[in-house]
Amino acid sequence: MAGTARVSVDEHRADVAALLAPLVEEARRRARTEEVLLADALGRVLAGDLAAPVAVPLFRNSQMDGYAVRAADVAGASPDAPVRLVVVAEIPAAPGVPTALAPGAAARIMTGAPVPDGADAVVPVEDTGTGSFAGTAGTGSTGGAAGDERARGSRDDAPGSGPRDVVEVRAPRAPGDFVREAGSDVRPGDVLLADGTVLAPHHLAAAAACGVGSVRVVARPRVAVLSTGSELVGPGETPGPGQVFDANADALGAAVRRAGGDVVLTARCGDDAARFAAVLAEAAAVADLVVTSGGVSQGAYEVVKDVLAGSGAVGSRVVDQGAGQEAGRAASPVVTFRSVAMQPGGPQGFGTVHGTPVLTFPGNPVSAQVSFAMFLREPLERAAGLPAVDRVRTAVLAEGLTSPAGKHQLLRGATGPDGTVRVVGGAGSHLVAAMARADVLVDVPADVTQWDAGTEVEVREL
Ligand SMILES: Nc1nc2c(c(=O)[nH]1)N[C@H]1C(S)=C(S)[C@@H](COP(=O)(O)OP(=O)(O)OC[C@H]3O[C@@H](n4cnc5c(N)ncnc54)[C@H](O)[C@@H]3O)O[C@H]1N2
Ligand code: MOO
Repeated sequence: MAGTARVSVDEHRADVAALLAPLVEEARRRARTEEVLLADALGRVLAGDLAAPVAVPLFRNSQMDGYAVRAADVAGASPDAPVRLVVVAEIPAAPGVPTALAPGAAARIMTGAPVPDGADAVVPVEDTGTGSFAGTAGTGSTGGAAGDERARGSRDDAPGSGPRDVVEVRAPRAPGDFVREAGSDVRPGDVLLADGTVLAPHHLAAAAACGVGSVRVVARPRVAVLSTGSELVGPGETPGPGQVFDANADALGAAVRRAGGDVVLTARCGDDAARFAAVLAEAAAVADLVVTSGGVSQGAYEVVKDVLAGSGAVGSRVVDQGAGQEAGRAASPVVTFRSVAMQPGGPQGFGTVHGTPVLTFPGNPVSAQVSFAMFLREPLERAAGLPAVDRVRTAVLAEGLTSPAGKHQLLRGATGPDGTVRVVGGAGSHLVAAMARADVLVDVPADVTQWDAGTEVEVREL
């Protein structure tokens, strides 16, 4: 962008962060929240502590398949001196309330089934005469009194078994053994999930176990993604002569969603100024942030620049930073176009349209993705209430590289099995297939012209 001042990556990053600061603050204050079904809550940010509405476990239940007993009855049990108890009931994990257990009795019980009043321990079936329930299963109803026909103690022909309806307990048990007390995991009113939790499957399991069907989460920032360029057709369509597939709309949308945003509008706007202005106005009305790609360099059809420069209709004016930086700080709606000292992703614009923040990324697909990774990913995550993630780390180069003097490059790099990184593809910002093989951006400062293999470099995870 001839005649336009160059700003550093850090300066542009700070300006974008300042632009999005109100959205970040809104998320921090939990100003916009929504209730979502548990089934839709994965990855969402919990707004406010979630208190357990009930105890977990809900009721006292068995940790093992075995026999509910009174510990005192089996205190002296051993393989040589088994204790024989009358099996009075069979208690499956099924609806119902079991009958209280009398002294000297046992109830066959399954994992998760309610432990009857009177019982205070469970003897795993492995510690009884039969060693297993195989071939001894009753009809499986809850409760039952002494002598219940369904309560079968053991097979007659099993080695070491006693008569029907009697179990031989071969190991002592203490009170509480293999009994899961109600509320031993969480008590009603306790904080089950803390404010700000990014809901993962195991959080959803805890909520579901408490019977919670929906949760209040931070509302996602609404983002509109607009591709410009009359040469674009959608993936899946048939390109005519001179047309190319739109590699930005879906990919930037995906980047937005991965950063916690909600893509509320996606459009291919062509190069017609009136059409773009209309879509932009609609986007600004429905979104918290508008991201455009293309139309910002020095061509004859730079629709984004043209519209944001020329039209009061979209409530914006353009400031070329080379022409006067002060104007760029004015309070009125303004879009600043500038050149950021990096490649790809040099031509950038930021400002507001009808009060809605707008970022204008360059159209080359690699440039658009690198722009998102460098400037928007983290602020958008903050605006979604997500925790800060530092994606910058060091890595060792697998191969040497050269870089033009005076160019701050963000080359695409692929991490090998040994952890070293090699550059994939060249510097060209159209090399979208090469970018698909990359997992990091390799940061090559402007003063670097050559790095040897083995050099420790800074990389940013994609
Ligand atoms: N004379 C100059 N020419 C260019 C400069 C410059 O400073 N002076 N800057 C170059 C750089 S760097 C970039 S990056 C691009 C930025 O161009 P725009 O943002 O204006 O984008 P377009 O001109 O619309 O397109 C550029 C290129 O990318 C393709 N493109 C655009 N959108 C998409 C899309 N959604 N999917 C796939 N491909 C897309 C487009 O067809 C062009 O090939 O300008 C350089 N030129
Ligand atoms: O800055 Mo452009 O994004 O080189 O490729």
